[in-house]
Amino acid sequence: MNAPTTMTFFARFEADILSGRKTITIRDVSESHYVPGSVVQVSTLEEDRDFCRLEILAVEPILFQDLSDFHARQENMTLAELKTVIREIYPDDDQLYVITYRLVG
Ligand SMILES: CC(=O)Nc1ccn([C@@H]2O[C@H](CO)[C@@H](O)[C@H]2O)c(=O)n1
Repeated sequence: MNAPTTMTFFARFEADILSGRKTITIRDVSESHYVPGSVVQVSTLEEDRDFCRLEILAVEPILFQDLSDFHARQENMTLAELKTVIREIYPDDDQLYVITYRLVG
C-alpha cells in the first residue's frame, strides 16, 4: 500500500491542532497506513478545506480498552470525552492506532 499523503479532521478540531494542543489522532485500521517521516496535507472532512501540513512521527496500535489519560491529554480532552468521541466515529473497532504528528510550516 502506498503511503497516504492526505489526512482529514473534523473542522471542530482545527484550532486545537493549529495551536499544538492536540498532538495525536486515533484511527481505525483503514487509516493506519501513515508512514513516519512523511508529511501529509490536512483538510477538514466537512468542506475539504486545507488548513495545515503535519509530519507523521509515529503510528502505534492501541486497544480501545487501553486508552488512558496519557492519550486524552494529547487529544486535549478528558478520557471520558475521548472514549465518547471514538465510539461515535468507530462504534465497533477495538483495534485502533495512535498517530502522533507535529505541525510543519
Ligand atoms: C475526519 C475523519 O475522516 N476521521 C476522523 C477521525 C478521528 N478524528 C479525531 O481524532 C481523534 C481520535 O479519534 C479525535 O480527536 C477524533 O475526533 C477526526 O477528527 N477525524
